[in-house]
This record gives sequence, C-alpha cells and structure tokens, in this order.
Amino acid sequence: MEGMLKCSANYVPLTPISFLERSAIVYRDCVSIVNGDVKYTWRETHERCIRLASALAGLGISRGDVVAALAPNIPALYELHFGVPMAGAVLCTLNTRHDSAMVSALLRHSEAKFIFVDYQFLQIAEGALEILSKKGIKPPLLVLVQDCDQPTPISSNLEYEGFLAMGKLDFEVRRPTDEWDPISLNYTSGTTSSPKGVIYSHRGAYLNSLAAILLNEMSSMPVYLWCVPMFHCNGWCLTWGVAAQGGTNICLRNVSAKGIYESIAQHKVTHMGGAPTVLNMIINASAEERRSLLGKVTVMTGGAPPPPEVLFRMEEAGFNVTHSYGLTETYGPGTVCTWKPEWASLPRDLQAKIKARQGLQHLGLEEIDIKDPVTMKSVPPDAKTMGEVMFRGNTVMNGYLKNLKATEEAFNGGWFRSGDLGVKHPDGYIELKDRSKDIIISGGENISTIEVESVLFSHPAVLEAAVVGRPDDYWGEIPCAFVKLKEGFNASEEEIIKYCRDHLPHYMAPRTVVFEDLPKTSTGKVQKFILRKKAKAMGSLKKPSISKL
Ligand SMILES: Nc1ncnc2c1ncn2[C@@H]1O[C@H](COP(=O)(O)OP(=O)(O)OP(=O)(O)O)[C@@H](O)[C@H]1O
Repeated sequence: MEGMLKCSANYVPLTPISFLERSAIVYRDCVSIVNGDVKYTWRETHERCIRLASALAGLGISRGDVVAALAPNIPALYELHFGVPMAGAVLCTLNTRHDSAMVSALLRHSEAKFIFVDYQFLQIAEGALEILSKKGIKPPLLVLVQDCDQPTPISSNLEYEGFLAMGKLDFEVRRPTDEWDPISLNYTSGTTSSPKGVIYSHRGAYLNSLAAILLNEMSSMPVYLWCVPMFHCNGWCLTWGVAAQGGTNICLRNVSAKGIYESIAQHKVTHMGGAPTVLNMIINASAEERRSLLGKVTVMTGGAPPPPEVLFRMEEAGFNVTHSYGLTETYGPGTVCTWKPEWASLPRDLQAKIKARQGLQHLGLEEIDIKDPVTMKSVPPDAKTMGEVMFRGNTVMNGYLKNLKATEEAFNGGWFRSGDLGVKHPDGYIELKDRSKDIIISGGENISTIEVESVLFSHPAVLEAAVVGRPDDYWGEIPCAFVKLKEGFNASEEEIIKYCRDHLPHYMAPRTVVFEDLPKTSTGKVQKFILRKKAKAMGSLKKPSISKL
C-alpha cells in the first residue's frame, strides 16, 4: 500500500530487554527480587544487569556467544536472563540435577564461553571443566556466585559481585538486530532421550512472556514465588514476564511445602507455578507445615499431566489453579485450559476433570491441532480419535542447535510435531492421552497411561503413581503400576488392582503393582524409561488368562 515507511519509528525488533528498561522507570523503587535478607529494587536490578552485560562484553563476549549458568532460583540467575542478552549473547541455563559428565557434554555442545555457577554446584562445574580440559577442549571461564553470608572467597575463581563491579553503567546495550536472533538455549529435560538444545528467539521470548502474564492472570506488581526452576524454559518465560509487570520475585532455593506456605504468608504471594509434583507436595503438607491462605494465590501448573484429584484438592485448599501445557520447544507454556463461568456450577470433581484437559493455544501462539501424523488431517472433535498434538506459531523454537536433521523432522509438514498423543473434545479443547513413547498397546487396544494414573491418584492411600507397559506373551503389553503410598497408609497390590478395575474398563487396569519411590527429573517428570526397564526385566506374567480380563 502506498505511503508506508518501515523504519525505526514503527518497526523495532521485539525483545524482553525492553521490559526491564521500562520497569526500571515505572517501578523504580519497588522491590524486584527477594532472596532471604537480600532485596533489590527494579532500578538496582536494571543497573546490575547493565554492569553484567558490560563486564561480559569487556571480557570478550560477542553477539551470539553462549553464556551458561548452573544455579538454583537465585537473583544472579534472574539477572543473567537480562544481562546476557544485553551483551548480545545467548543464555544457556543448565539443569542443576546434571552430573559433571552431562554438564561437560552440554558445555561442549553449546560452546559456552562463560559458566556462572552457584556455590552449591561448584564441585559439579569444576568436575565438568576438568573433563573438558582432559579432552583438550578449552573450558569456559567460571564465575562463582557465593551466598551473601560468605563474604570471603571460597575459591580462586572469579566471583560474581566482583565481576559486576568490573562493568560500567554507561555500557551501550546490544539489542538484537533482528528479533529472530537467539536469546537463549534450553536443553530439553531428557525424559525420553538425551537432551536436545532448543533455540529461543528474542521475538518468541517476548511473545511468550506476554502470553504467560495473561494466562497467569497477572496484573501490575504481582508477587511471584519461584518454584518452577528458572533453568527450565527460562522459568516458563516468567523470568522476563514478571519484569514486564514490575512484580516482586521471591526466590526459594529448595522447594518444600513448608517453604512454600511460609513464603506465601511472609511475602503475600499472589502467583506461583509448579509441576503437578509441587502441587502434590502442597496438598499433602502436614498440619504443622500448612497455613491458611490470606489472599488469592494463582498457581499455574504444567510440565506433566496434573491428575484431576490433585487439581481438586488444590482448589479445596484455596488455590486458584490454571493449567497449561507445552514443551521446551514451545517456550514452556503453549496452551491454557481457559476457564468458562458456566463450569463453576458443575460438581467439583467434574470441574477438576475439565481443568485437567490441556485446553487451547494461548494468545501468543497461532494454532494447536491434533492430527493424523501420516495424512496430516485433523482428527474429528469426538474426544475419542487419537492423533499427534501439533503446534504452529511465533512461540515455537527456532530449531535444535547443530541438529538440522532433527529440526526438519520436528517441523515436517509445516507444523511442530510434539510427540504427544491426544484427542479433541467437541468444544475444541484438547486432552493429552500420552506421549507416543509411553502409550501402552495391549491386545491391539491403546491404553492411555495418563487415564490409569488419574484413577490411581484418586485412591486415598496413593501419593504418586506411574504406569508403564510390561511385556506380555499374550497381550503384547499389559499395564504395570509403580506406586508410592502416603505416609501412614497401607494398601495391597490386590486392593489397588481391584480399585482400578472398579473405576476403569478391565483391560486398562494394572495387572502388576510395584510399591516404590518414583524416579523423577528435576522438572517433575517421572522417568518412565527407568520404570519400563524394570517392567521389562519382570518378563511376562506366568499364566496370561483371558478370563481374568
Ligand atoms: N500440562 C501438561 N499435561 C500433560 N503433559 C504435559 C503437560 N505439560 C508438559 N507435558 C509433557 O512434558 C513434555 C515436555 O517436556 P520437556 O520439553 O520439558 O522435555 P522432555 O520432553 O521431558 O524431554 P525430552 O524431549 O528430552 O525427553 C510434553 O511433551 C508433555 O508430554
């Protein structure tokens, strides 16, 4: 159209850096972050991030270089989310559960030039650097983040506060030249395979942060309690999102029911997030740990399927739960189960079942669909026909680092293929049934392990449950449940099996129940591949009998 002029007045690459710059003025003297006795204001956080960027640039960091971090939810990790992009670099937050071998592999793969390490993880990081040195690879420079009550250096490494002091406040921030420029590198949780390096852009991070604010129902100046690891999908994009709203970030080094209840009471928390395991921790808190909620606390859950029972009990405890689903590849949250007023009058257990559905794409994403992975045709909205969950839009990753083949496979057909299986309800909302690697096929029938787990979770004695396929000579596979009981509760294998048979079609009920602690990733997902190995080692049940089913 004639008369248009694309220039810096009307076209600026989107970047979350602008959230911080605005908040440093609007929310200047408001508290930005609290970690024990340490508190900063938004003006201070902004200045610290500029210094961080300046120090990185001064030590040779250029556009596109990778800067890694190995830390729990502490102010330094928050500051790195702005300081690193402000130096034009790419932040790679590493999972704190990794060992030295994995950290060294990811440092090597990402070619990180720096690694910022919390003192608790110093040994792991030093082990990783040693592995790299032994292989003749130049290790990244380590910057140690000490606790405020450790004034004297605990190692000979560069120290974070000293590092910031090297930076200059008049540093010219290196904004992205193109909004598609990478802002962060997030390795997947490695639940089903080895971690893949997912690249996020400034544009995607900007859009998903805004979407996360909306789906968390965050207005100006929320008080956000950090239970989601900031290293996981950049804290579901709320590292940037809380800055946009001038909120207060409450850090929690170790997530526990006691710590959560205490923080809520002390800081008047308005919002928090957590995988269903965190919710489970909250609802099973002891009477001494529990405190009554004085204000409304909105909790966003996701990262794994939330059992309806858990959602039901969270709401009973007074929390307002929002359910979102996504993958590392979709910047964390990709959908939201938007609540409709007419559902509020339904029985509470039915409300929980409705909320356990994954919903529809959030406002930052273009489209989500359930498709036949071969024909790419949408499945009918009959709540029965299963297909693969696929995403399309501006909050889908740029690609996998150094793995074009995997990137092309993931985007084959013009959609991002999630590897999750689900159905579409008549109202258009989607419901996940399983990951394609986890679904059990028994006698030709698909068994959704999520559905079986939901029933197990509703048993009064069950604290945690996961279901995998056990090989079977007759059926191919049969469901095998791994269950952790609540403290002080008892239940036998027969009792659990009977309970499932009373609540599910018989073929879906587990035929074996193993009582033990469940292996989990640090992002709250059960490592089913470990359980599958155990189930496989059990072999087929001795006498497969049709009459029993
Ligand atoms: N709300 C949810 N309900 C059900 N499942 C969920 C939900 N949110 C996330 N998930 C599961 O988590 C997966 C995404 O996990 P993530 O990206 O953290 O790494 P991962 O897939 O576990 O790791 P890897 O790909 O290395 O195995 C989704 O594909 C889905 O299976």
